[in-house]
Amino acid sequence: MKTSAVIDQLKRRFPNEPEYYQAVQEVLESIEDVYNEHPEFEKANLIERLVIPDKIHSFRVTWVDDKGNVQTNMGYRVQHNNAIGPYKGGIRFHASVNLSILKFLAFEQTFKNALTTLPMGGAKGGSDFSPRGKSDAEIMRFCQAFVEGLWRVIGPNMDVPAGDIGVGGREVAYMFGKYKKLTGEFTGAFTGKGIEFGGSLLRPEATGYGNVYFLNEMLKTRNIALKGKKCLVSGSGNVAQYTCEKLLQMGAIPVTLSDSDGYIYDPDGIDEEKLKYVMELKNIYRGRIREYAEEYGCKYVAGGRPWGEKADIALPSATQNEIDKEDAEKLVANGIFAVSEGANMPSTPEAIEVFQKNKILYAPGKAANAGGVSVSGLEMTQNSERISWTAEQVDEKLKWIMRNIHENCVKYGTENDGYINYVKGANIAGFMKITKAMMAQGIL
Ligand SMILES: NC(=O)C1=CN([C@@H]2O[C@H](COP(=O)(O)OP(=O)(O)OC[C@H]3O[C@@H](n4cnc5c(N)ncnc54)[C@H](OP(=O)(O)O)[C@@H]3O)[C@@H](O)[C@H]2O)C=CC1
Ligand SMILES: O=C(O)CCC(=O)C(=O)O
Repeated sequence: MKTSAVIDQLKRRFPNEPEYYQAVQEVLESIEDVYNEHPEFEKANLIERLVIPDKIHSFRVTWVDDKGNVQTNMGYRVQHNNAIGPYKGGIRFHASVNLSILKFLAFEQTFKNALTTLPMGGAKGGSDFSPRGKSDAEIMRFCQAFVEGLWRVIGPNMDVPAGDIGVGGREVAYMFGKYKKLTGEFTGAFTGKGIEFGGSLLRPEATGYGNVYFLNEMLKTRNIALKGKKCLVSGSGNVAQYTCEKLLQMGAIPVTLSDSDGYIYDPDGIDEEKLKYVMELKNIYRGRIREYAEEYGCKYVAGGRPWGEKADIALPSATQNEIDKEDAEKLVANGIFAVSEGANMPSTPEAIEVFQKNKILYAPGKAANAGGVSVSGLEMTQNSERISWTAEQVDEKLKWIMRNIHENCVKYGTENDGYINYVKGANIAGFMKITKAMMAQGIL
């Protein structure tokens, strides 16, 4: 297998899907040597079967806005691979959603889920619907219409969606309600549900908390304490909020947050009280991060990203490709020594090269942000057993899973000079598990 040849072929067969090629290329470059040691993989055409999704569902979503206008959006579910468990992954509602983005996310999810130690395959779905500025009633009608297109291809043993950008507890609840009505069954067909109807404690917190647990494991390899370190966080949604919360609990100092309009820099640190303000602003009033700067009198940079500010650690938690080569160079020049990704694929390949050349502790999203889907997996277990674990029980399991992912990255990613290449480690560890399962199950 030669990565460049596989990518050329994908470009011919599936034109105009740059994010998908980017995600596939990163993985194939990591696994090329290991793969080529196994002629039986090539004989089974494993690579094509691993990179091309099992199934892609697409459907029109028709809904009525508050003015009575009939609107349409596109809905999708990319079911990438179910070799190790039912398809599993979030739903994204954002104007930018297209098949390239969902195929990259579903591919990444397959590897991420393999790292969690839990039996989950990989999938991702979503719509080009933008929740921005929509009323609660419009969100509900959209979610219900979306599930009308989706419900036949999901289920607790088939495919279990959850949240992602633009989809939080409110949207999952509306989708779950509609699914329940259409099927007449109360099953764990979604995760990220409310606590009152089968959700797991700590699922909202899990991605951000898990990322900080992973970061802490990375820091331990260099005997660095998290306490007192200044952190650049991007985004201001679910992942960013709970990343800040855990950083504060562990004595670190988050100094930035952002949204798609710009970023704030608070040199005094975003403390518990200010974080509470952000949570209300974003989760209840659905406001803009600019309002934080107005409230606390700090710097706001319209249209900017926080990567030029001075700090010790960066935790990108907004979206894909939000750190390019120039941003990475600024981060390194400013003395950043660790980057732990809460978002999926937030660093471009050129940015990753800068981090690795400079021996930065760099964790790719598929390892560092796996805490979210891990607690989703724990929610599935609780639903199957019809029990609920305490927050302490879930947190213990989350910590154990993040430590285990870190150990696997060290095992497969440590280079001759001792540098831990977490990209290589995560990709090879995930690949080994999925491949074993695919080979055992025959040609499908
Ligand atoms: N939720 C989860 O459990 C998990 C999420 N992730 C990943 O974490 C990231 C954040 O997700 P989550 O916090 O759940 O989503 P939210 O919708 O809660 O928050 C997303 C945040 O990112 C900002 N953002 C979105 N798109 C862009 C863009 N194109 N440019 C700049 N800022 C943008 C949003 O700003 P605005 O409000 O202006 O749109 C918002 O602040 C995503 O990459 C997601 O895939 C990974 C693992 C699990
Ligand atoms: O909880 C889940 O199923 C999916 C979370 C997610 O979308 C992700 O890990 O990127």
